Amino acid sequence: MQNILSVQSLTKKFDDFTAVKEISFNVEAGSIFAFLGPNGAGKSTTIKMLTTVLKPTSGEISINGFNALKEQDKARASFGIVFQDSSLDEELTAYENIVYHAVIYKVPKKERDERIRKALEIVGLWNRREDYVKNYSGGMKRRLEIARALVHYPKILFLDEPTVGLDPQTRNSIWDHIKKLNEERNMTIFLTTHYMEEAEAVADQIAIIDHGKIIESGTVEEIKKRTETESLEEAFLKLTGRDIRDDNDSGNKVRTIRGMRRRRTRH
Ligand SMILES: Nc1ncnc2c1ncn2[C@@H]1O[C@H](COP(=O)(O)OP(=O)(O)OP(=O)(O)O)[C@@H](O)[C@H]1O
Repeated sequence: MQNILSVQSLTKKFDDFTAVKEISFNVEAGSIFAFLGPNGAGKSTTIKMLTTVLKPTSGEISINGFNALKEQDKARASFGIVFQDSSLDEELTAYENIVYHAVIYKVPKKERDERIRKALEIVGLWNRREDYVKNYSGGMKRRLEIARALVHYPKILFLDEPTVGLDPQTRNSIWDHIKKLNEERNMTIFLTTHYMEEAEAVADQIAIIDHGKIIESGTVEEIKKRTETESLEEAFLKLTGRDIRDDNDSGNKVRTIRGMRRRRTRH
């Protein structure tokens, strides 16, 4: 199988701190690749480098055959991105939000309507195209962001925590749409998530990152076999010494304690 994304010795330093350390991996065209790791492991820094938002300190990235560091425009035309934080305009309709994106990506005017219709149909929002985004639910907004990322016909879609903050039923619906995109359009998907059971259910290949390094990669079966565990969650725990959910919880606790301290000092 052909690799649509190839990463070699990718490193990012922030002053003396190395957030991503010489990571290398390949993503096959048409596959779903999940990038997993605890908070602060380096997932967002990596996805920002892959999508040309952040300049690597060293290393190579090839996307759809283009050097992402030297042929940025061509590399950018090859992918769509959905970041964690919504960047939709709430005061516009769903349709208007996508038109805006299509113009930025120079989608030919005569093709625009047809492409927007197809993108909205695949996420089940065509009938709601005239609604204002401010009236959309969280799940609908995420689906709209996915549709928007498709309108310039990318070969690969980057999704940073696509289901974070959504209820379980809505998360399932988002995964259904992602799987449909992958199966029906042969779209390559690169995603980060901390929902282990969801990664286990959808991903063809997995890479686990901790402290900026890839500590394990392969199919779910390969990882379970090598770590002698029964689930990805168990494998993750064994490899990192941490439960990904505990990690998030402890993050919340730290924030709460800090918030209390701040309140106390004010008095
Ligand atoms: N601009 C920056 N300057 C300094 N340090 C940074 C910067 N961006 C990220 N870091 C640090 O790099 C490390 C990796 O951060 P990153 O956001 O990539 O982690 P992550 O795996 O995406 O975590 P999360 O799930 O919390 O988003 C963290 O220790 C973070 O504090």
